[in-house]
Amino acid sequence: MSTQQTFTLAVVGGDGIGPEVTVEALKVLDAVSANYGVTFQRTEYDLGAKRWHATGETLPDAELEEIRRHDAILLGAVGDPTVPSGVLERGLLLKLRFALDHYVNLRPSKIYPSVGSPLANPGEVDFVVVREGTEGPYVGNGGALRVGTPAEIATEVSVNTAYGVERVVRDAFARAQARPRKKLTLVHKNNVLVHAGHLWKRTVDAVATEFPEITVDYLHVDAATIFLVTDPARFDVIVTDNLFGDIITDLAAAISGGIGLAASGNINPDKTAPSMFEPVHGSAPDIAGQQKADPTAAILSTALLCDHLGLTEAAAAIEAAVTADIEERTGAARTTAEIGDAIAKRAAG
Ligand SMILES: NC(=O)C1=CN([C@@H]2O[C@H](COP(=O)(O)OP(=O)(O)OC[C@H]3O[C@@H](n4cnc5c(N)ncnc54)[C@H](O)[C@@H]3O)[C@@H](O)[C@H]2O)C=CC1
Ligand SMILES: CC(C)CC(=O)C(=O)O
Ligand SMILES: [Mg+2]
Repeated sequence: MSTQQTFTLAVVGGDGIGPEVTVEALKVLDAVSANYGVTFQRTEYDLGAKRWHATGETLPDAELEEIRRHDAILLGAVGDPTVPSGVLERGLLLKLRFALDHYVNLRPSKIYPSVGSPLANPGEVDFVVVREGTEGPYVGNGGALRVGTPAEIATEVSVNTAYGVERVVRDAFARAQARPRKKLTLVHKNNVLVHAGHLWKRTVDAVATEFPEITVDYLHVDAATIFLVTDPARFDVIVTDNLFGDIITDLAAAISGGIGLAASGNINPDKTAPSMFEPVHGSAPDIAGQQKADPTAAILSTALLCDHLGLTEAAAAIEAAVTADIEERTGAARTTAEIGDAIAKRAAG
């Protein structure tokens, strides 16, 4: 039992199933933290589609600065069909990731014992994708000319800086070094995207000289999607850019138990701002408000949150509660709250 500790937590439930799964994640976090002498002082932020419709605001700077003063952030999901695509994703979610310098988007994938995979024989799947979180094609560097005409031209230019690539590659090597298999795979498309791709490859090759124990591999992203399905056990740490990382982590989720289990952390490794934890999935408008969402991804995101704050025992307790719950899943439908209650009960011990 550790000594009493208090952390401040900013909570952004967001849109669709975001608030539903966040409630369950907080249930579990509360159940576990009580056992480890930890208190999370929570502040909820009303951000997302409802707020945008009411005020036109996505994330006002004053609220961003308030959020910045917390120890960590828990986010549900952002995006709603009643809001033009991109407004909330860029104006709220990416604004948080960029402003808080979440340059490591950490997305672990493993197949839990007894969980179903669509793959016949997936083998031992336990890898982590280190996705760059602040650069690439997501920075908004582009525009459109002659919109709506047959002569329209749209650009979305990927930005990759030596500084940005090196820091995320270093983080990925350090993570590989701390794992038993000590393997790092760079995923890119340097046979076509020669400017960005060569910067990534040169950076990996240079940093590799400082990590002689790490086996380094390279895959073009298209081939990586093949191996994620045919031989996912070959992966240990994958480092990749913002767009490729976004895409391959949905695939990684699909092969390892489904999107409802995939957790993530938007990490600021330098701790100059709070890190943010969220499920990999989006707001799932097709099932929102129906208690059909699996809250496990949000719950596992709180394990990543605890780990980041140094609460390793609490993180392990959440993981253990989830593993036990998954092992007993029979396939019978449970509501979002029923899953949250069951995991919280186990987590409370
Ligand atoms: N981090 C975020 O906040 C993200 C936001 N989005 C936004 O979410 C909205 C919907 O995007 P989609 O492309 O449909 O992706 P999505 O991840 O929301 O949904 C894809 C499919 O997975 C299912 N699904 C997702 N989470 C689930 C869960 N916990 N349990 C059971 N089923 C689940 C959905 O029902 C849907 O059929 C869009 O506005 C998009 O921009 C998308 C991805 C990430
Ligand atoms: C809406 C996107 C920016 C978020 C996303 O799909 C992701 O981070 O996986
Ligand atoms: Mg995504």
